[in-house]
Amino acid sequence: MAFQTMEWIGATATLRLLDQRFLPEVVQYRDLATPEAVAGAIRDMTVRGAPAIGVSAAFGIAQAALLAEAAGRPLIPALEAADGVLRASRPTAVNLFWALDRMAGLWRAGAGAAQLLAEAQVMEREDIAVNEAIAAHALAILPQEVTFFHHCNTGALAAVGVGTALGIIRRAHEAGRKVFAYLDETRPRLQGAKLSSFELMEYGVPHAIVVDGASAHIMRRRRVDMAVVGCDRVAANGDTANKIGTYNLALAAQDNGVPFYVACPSSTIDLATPDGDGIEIEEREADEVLRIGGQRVAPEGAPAFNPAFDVTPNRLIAGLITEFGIVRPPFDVNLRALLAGRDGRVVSCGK
Ligand SMILES: CSC[C@H]1O[C@H](OP(=O)(O)O)[C@H](O)[C@@H]1O
Repeated sequence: MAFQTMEWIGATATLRLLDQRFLPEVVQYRDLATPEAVAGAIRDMTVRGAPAIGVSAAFGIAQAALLAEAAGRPLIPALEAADGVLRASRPTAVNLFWALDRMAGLWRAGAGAAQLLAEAQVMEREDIAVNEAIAAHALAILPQEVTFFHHCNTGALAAVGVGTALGIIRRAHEAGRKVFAYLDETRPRLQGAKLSSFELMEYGVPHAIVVDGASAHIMRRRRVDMAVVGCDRVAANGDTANKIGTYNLALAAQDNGVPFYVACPSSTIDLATPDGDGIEIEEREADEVLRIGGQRVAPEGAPAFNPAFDVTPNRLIAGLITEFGIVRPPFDVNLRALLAGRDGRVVSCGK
């Protein structure tokens, strides 16, 4: 059963999103007609994953312009309102702000709806190329037989293309490597158990779901060649924000001599944030911790604290796998060198 994370429906100027909140049991879509609805879908995690969030927001901006033009209303106030509501949807994934800044650069310069829609579609295509380039750079360092440890969901459900870290795992399998992946479940939203396994089942990639607390034991007792995760924001020194539990996994990997890699589209690199202490960590509703599948698992009235991300210090990271190549320490120097003069241009994935 094929699935598509997002699709622009030109006839109705709606953004069709796969509603990831009900996977894997139910594959259902939502057609969103306004930037406010797109912002709500980002906030409630209908769509999630740093790259997918950014592209969705770009389409939300295009929608604002289309609606204003159709109603004969001035563009700038409508776009400023849409930009504001989208920026407020989630705080940690820098791709959201990177995408909105890129769109704002156009509409503040007078771009109309057609140009804004075209730019959102360019970003959609770029993500596909970026994902393939990340996988290609990773493949160059992978052995013929490779066992991965993966956290959260970073595949096609988190992006427009094949995804980042899970895209590496998928493409390695499809390239003929003998691949096995341990997927931790990733409490509380279970992106690993629900979404990454859904994807790897679809692609036929051998894997096993494990509880979050099993990572150190597995890396100590069983073969794991590489831990690979996604990212939501990489600070200028290489400290990386990703789904809560990533830092724990990185510590377990270090303790067991397992190299820890971050699949990192350049749109996720935030040179304006010097280090991980400057990254805002989203705190979500306590109910996400207190309930599983709507069933309360904690005592009535019990409190919970639900940070949705954590920051992995750069000292635990072997490399950042970007579309331009693998960045190694010292990250502060090498990240700036990687981006110098590129102004975010995406590498082509052409033959
Ligand atoms: C392609 S990286 C996606 C990144 O986003 C996830 O967070 P969420 O599911 O809350 O959007 C997680 O941090 C992944 O690594």
